[in-house]
Amino acid sequence: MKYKIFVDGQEGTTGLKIHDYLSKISDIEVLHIEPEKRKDAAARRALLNEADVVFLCLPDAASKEAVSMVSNPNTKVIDASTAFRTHPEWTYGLPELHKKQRKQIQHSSRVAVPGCHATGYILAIQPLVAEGIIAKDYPASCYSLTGYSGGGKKLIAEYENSGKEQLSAPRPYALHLNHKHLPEMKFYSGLDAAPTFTPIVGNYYQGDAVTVPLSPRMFTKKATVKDIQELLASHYADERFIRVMPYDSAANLEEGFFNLMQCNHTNRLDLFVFGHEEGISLVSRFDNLGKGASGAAIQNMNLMLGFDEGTGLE
Ligand SMILES: NC(=O)C1=CN([C@@H]2O[C@H](COP(=O)(O)OP(=O)(O)OC[C@H]3O[C@@H](n4cnc5c(N)ncnc54)[C@H](OP(=O)(O)O)[C@@H]3O)[C@@H](O)[C@H]2O)C=CC1
Ligand SMILES: CC(=O)N[C@@H](CCC(=O)OP(=O)(O)O)C(=O)O
Repeated sequence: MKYKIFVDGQEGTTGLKIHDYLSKISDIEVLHIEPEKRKDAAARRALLNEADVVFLCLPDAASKEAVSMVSNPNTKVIDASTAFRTHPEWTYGLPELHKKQRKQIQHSSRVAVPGCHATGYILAIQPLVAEGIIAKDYPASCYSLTGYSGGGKKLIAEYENSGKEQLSAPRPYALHLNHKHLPEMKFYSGLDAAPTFTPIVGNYYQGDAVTVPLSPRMFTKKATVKDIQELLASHYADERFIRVMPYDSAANLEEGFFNLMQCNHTNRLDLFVFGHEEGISLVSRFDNLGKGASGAAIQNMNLMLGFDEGTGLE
């Protein structure tokens, strides 16, 4: 029997990318909605309940509506929106979060895919909190450089068609410290508070680099920059989609510059540790449409259906 898969939001940015991945996977049947019926509640309801797995690639309100339409107890839901990421009845779809998370995803029928910035932040800082190097009341900060595809169809159209001169320069946003990823960043980092977080969108399609600056003098356990790299390398040693880069390798930079596009078109996240005894920068590099969204969604489907975790992703 082939598993039936339906993507609600099939013509959006994450929906299209999920379809690309699905096209590489056998043993599944992809259900399609007629384009003119893609917002028709009855047509969506029928497919949402026919499918074994549903991907929701919709704005938050439409995701909530879709979930309320699912009455088939066998339908598993993977939601890409922000709607359920800290909901107690949903599982956070970050298998690398800690030892129990992968199993929880395997047995869950409601999985929320993490936000892109949150993925980079949590995977960098959480192991250091868990090891007691950073205390729970550490005043963390973070910034993220992202491509404009992270903003979906509307932002893509603005960047590609509006001709506005100011779009050629990087643009910080969410400066009122109200970004929609803050609740999940707080909840899954292990820290008591969300970081002071500034995302910055650039004039390029895809690629993300999340930087977390750390002050070693505020660590609760003494650790050098090399200790931090070794801790992260050993923490993620068995993770096929996370690569902790060697400390101080010339290959980490290209003529002194960081290339944040190196993970594009992959589901990989590369984690770097830069710095010295006075300051450390953790940098997570990934594709906002890969490990930051659609790749992560497929990784979760693979776990939920008992497929090899890398099916369609490598
Ligand atoms: N882009 C990214 O990198 C990431 C996005 N996300 C999240 O994934 C979700 C989808 O984002 P993204 O793909 O970027 O967004 P897009 O705007 O590119 O696509 C959203 C799609 O949903 C459709 N849609 C809107 N309302 C409804 C409805 N009521 N019924 C059916 N379809 C509807 C839209 O239709 P129409 O074509 O008519 O506009 C559009 O095709 C969002 O919640 C976003 O926050 C998560 C991680 C990363
Ligand atoms: C450039 C841009 O606007 N990016 C989006 C992040 C996209 C993403 O990860 O996530 P969601 O699932 O939370 O939409 C933003 O910062 O809101």
